[in-house]
Amino acid sequence: MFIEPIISGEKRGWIEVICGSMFSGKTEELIRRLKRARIANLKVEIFKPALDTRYDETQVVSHDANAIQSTPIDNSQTIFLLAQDVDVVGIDEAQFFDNEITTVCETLALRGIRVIVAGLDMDYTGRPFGQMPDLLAIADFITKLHAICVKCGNLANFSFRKTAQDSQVLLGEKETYEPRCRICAHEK
Ligand SMILES: Nc1ncnc2c1ncn2[C@@H]1O[C@H](COP(=O)(O)OP(=O)(O)O)[C@@H](O)[C@H]1O
Ligand SMILES: Cc1cn([C@H]2C[C@H](O)[C@@H](COP(=O)(O)O)O2)c(=O)[nH]c1=O
Ligand SMILES: [Zn+2]
Repeated sequence: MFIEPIISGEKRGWIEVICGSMFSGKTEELIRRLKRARIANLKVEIFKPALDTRYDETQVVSHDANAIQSTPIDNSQTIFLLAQDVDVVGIDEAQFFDNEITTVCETLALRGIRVIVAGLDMDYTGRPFGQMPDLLAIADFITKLHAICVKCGNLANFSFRKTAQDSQVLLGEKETYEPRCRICAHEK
């Protein structure tokens, strides 16, 4: 389990990335860390891409219905406007953000902010998704989570698409995706 580093003296920022397949627990882990930051009386702001309206317009919601209030945004630079005087910034579904999200996270960390980013490391074809590889490269701390393969019960790190659509972005839940291990992801 991730334990928050205790850094005394000068306020220092850093970047944590939580990645993995769908249903691996990324959103639950993001919510857990953000709630603990609030318990520590830190000022927290949470952002998600406006396009992700699956469960709720404004809340970040896990597959198990854990939720936390967030601000949906279209452009990653908006975070600078809305995250002034904060201690912690949380970002969900980072794979959907524009290319500037990496620079935004880097700049926030340099300003002394703790940045916690959750996102899919791979798309349904197993290729790196959006800015996630760049975010992983600059992260101070990385947590890779696994779901359970629905075919064989082993650890799953692939998000298998059950439908024929081939666009990289296709919002969906269990009707469209299922977590699978490497071997089962390469079967039909
Ligand atoms: N095959 C599965 N493997 C693991 N968890 C699953 C699976 N199917 C459903 N879940 C549920 O999904 C929850 C994780 O949801 P969430 O945090 O939203 O994941 P993510 O953000 O990574 O998609 C788990 O706690 C579990 O209740
Ligand atoms: C694999 C894959 C997923 N998506 C979409 C499907 C969901 O709406 C989100 C992932 O949500 P989660 O919190 O990680 O469960 O991303 C996509 O658009 N393209 C893909 O290849
Ligand atoms: Zn499997």
